[in-house]
Amino acid sequence: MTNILVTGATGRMGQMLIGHIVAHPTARLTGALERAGSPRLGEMAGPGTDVRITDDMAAALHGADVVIDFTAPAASVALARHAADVGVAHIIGTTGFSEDDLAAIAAAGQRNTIVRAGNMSLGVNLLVQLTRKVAAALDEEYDIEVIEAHHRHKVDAPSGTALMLGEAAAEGRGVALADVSDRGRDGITGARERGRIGFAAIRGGDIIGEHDVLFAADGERITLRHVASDRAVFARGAIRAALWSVGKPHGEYSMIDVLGL
Ligand SMILES: NC(=O)C1=CN([C@@H]2O[C@H](COP(=O)(O)OP(=O)(O)OC[C@H]3O[C@@H](n4cnc5c(N)ncnc54)[C@H](OP(=O)(O)O)[C@@H]3O)[C@@H](O)[C@H]2O)C=CC1
Ligand SMILES: O=C(O)C1=N[C@H](C(=O)O)C[C@H](O)C1
Repeated sequence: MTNILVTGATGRMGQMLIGHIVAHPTARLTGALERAGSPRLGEMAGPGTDVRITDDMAAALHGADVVIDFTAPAASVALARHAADVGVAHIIGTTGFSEDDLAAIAAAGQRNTIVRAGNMSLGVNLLVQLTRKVAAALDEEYDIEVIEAHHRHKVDAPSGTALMLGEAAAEGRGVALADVSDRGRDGITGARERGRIGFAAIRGGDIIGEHDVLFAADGERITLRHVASDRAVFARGAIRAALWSVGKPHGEYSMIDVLGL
């Protein structure tokens, strides 16, 4: 059995994860962490478990092999340090990190096993690999645009997935994404520059997560698309990463490593 702590336990992903862990044959829910001041502290974490929601991070980490974390950037960075201190592997699904946040997580990954991915689904990670290949096969006659759509509650843009897809496209082209990225156009922008990778974000309703990578040239367009219609795809991926991480050498891994893609 792998002992799993879920942080962000009352969130959309936290609740999805708890349901899947409770039903899993080789995973055991040992803790459910929330931020201090959460009105849900002390409540049961979900149906089928007697684990209660706590804000005591040290106690929650004790007894866990791995913590799964879909929260917010500041919370994930703080937890990366604590989890490394006590040797609990850390699965990070949170998105919206700054460069400084990513550096702090990378530092924690030198003394802990971390899996971090802006999208834990099998489908998106396959799409990442396809995007790299298609971008490598096409020249700059093909303009690359990444278009994503999410629910009205999402706080970061572009999505973590869109950035993964943009990185893959840039790698395929042999360029650095930071040098070619166009984020959000408004007003008199001028004509599109060749070689740029554009991002566009839609927010509305209850859209779970949709991503298109468009390769647009004169006379033809190719679209690679992923649609998530159930958050279960992210939860299944995160639990797979958690089981995979136990006993792995220290380092920061991705879902491409976990899935062997
Ligand atoms: N990688 C992937 O596959 C996926 C990534 N995500 C990402 O996961 C993150 C969470 O998404 P989602 O579940 O929809 O968001 P929610 O807002 O529903 O959940 C976030 C949870 O984290 C809690 N939280 C905030 N700060 C802390 C803290 N310091 N300690 C413990 N818990 C904390 C929030 O509590 P409170 O509400 O009380 O503030 C809330 O319960 C986002 O960054 C999202 O982009 C989402 C889906 C898939
Ligand atoms: O916030 C979400 O909901 C999601 N976030 C991730 C992202 O930023 O890409 C993954 C998924 O699309 C859902």
